[in-house]
Amino acid sequence: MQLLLNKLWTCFQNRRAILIVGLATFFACYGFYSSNFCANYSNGLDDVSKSTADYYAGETTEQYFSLGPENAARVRVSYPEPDTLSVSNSTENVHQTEPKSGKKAKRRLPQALIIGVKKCGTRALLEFIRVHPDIRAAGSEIHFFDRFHDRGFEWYRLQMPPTFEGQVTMEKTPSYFVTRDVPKRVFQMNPAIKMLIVVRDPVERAISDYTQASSKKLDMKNFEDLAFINGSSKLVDTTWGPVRIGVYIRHLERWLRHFPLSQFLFVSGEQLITNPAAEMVRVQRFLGVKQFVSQQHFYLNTTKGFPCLLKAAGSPGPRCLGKTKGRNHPLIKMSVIQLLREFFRPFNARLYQVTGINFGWP
Ligand SMILES: Nc1ncnc2c1ncn2[C@@H]1O[C@H](COP(=O)(O)OS(=O)(=O)O)[C@@H](OP(=O)(O)O)[C@H]1O
Repeated sequence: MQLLLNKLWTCFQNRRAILIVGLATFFACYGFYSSNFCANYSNGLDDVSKSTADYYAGETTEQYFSLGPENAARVRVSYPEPDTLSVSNSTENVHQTEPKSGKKAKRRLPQALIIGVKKCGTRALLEFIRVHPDIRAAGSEIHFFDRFHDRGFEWYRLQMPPTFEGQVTMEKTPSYFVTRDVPKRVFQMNPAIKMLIVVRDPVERAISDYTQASSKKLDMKNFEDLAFINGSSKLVDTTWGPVRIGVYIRHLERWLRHFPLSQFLFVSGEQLITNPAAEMVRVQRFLGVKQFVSQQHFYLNTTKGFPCLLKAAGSPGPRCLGKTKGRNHPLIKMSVIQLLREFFRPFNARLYQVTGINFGWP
């Protein structure tokens, strides 16, 4: 009996030891696994939330999105209505995109840039393309190549949102197009970079530029006093920013000394308003990403008179660009407009010739 009891006790002790070892092993493995998992997961989240913050922070003085198209009158033209169409819910928002490979997101130098042109629709283009799950873009204008070049590429890289492998990193700073040293600096960073240039009737662009400037400076002279040398003369002041920027071909020629034409995509600012989906087909093809942003992402806000997004990156619902985009322009005398048209015509013709695109400006 004593012997039997001893055997039972030994057996119980062995089993207990096995149980303890088993439990200890289980908890050790679980702890190791979960701590690694949590670390990876929270790194991912940090990156994503940082990038979402980037999207809102650091933007210039302009608020470029406004909520509230819900109450706007809407018409059906070629745009869908927000409440009758839903956007595919697959990888709708790039901020939610998960790494397919399980790899972590990291910040990379941009592979594509929107280099201009100021007041031609660059913000609209950026906001439309960043709906794409394979595109990530810095929300604010970074001004690396024109203002902060001395901070170095590492600084520039850190301004970019984190991306997973296969996603395209983008940035838009419209002043790049007209700043002398920028083409060679961009070339030094990446000779194979893709560049998008939004262009618009240069007369409209000049008025838009003037409208923005006069909204910041109340005692600004009249448009015609600034557009012509000595005010009333018929001599166009080509040194005045709103005119100078619109001589697109001059700026483009500087870029073409460093890059072949095939590395640029010219986006029509007019088309971006009247048929954004068609322009986005061209943009996505040029960037080498799948066709994702389409007609169903847009609706026309008739109050604003511009297309808005049914769902923008980082936003739960429909969004239009802010009130600094699509402003009312001052009335400019027809004679002034005619003179400017005549001035720009030969430069526009040369641009059509070089790019092979007739933008149809009057
Ligand atoms: N969807 C949509 N909503 C609002 N505005 C739109 C849109 N698409 C293009 N545009 C035109 O964009 C013009 C502003 O151009 P940019 O974004 O390049 O301006 S900026 O250089 O960044 O200041 C802006 O110029 P203004 O009309 O003079 O304000 C618009 O005509």
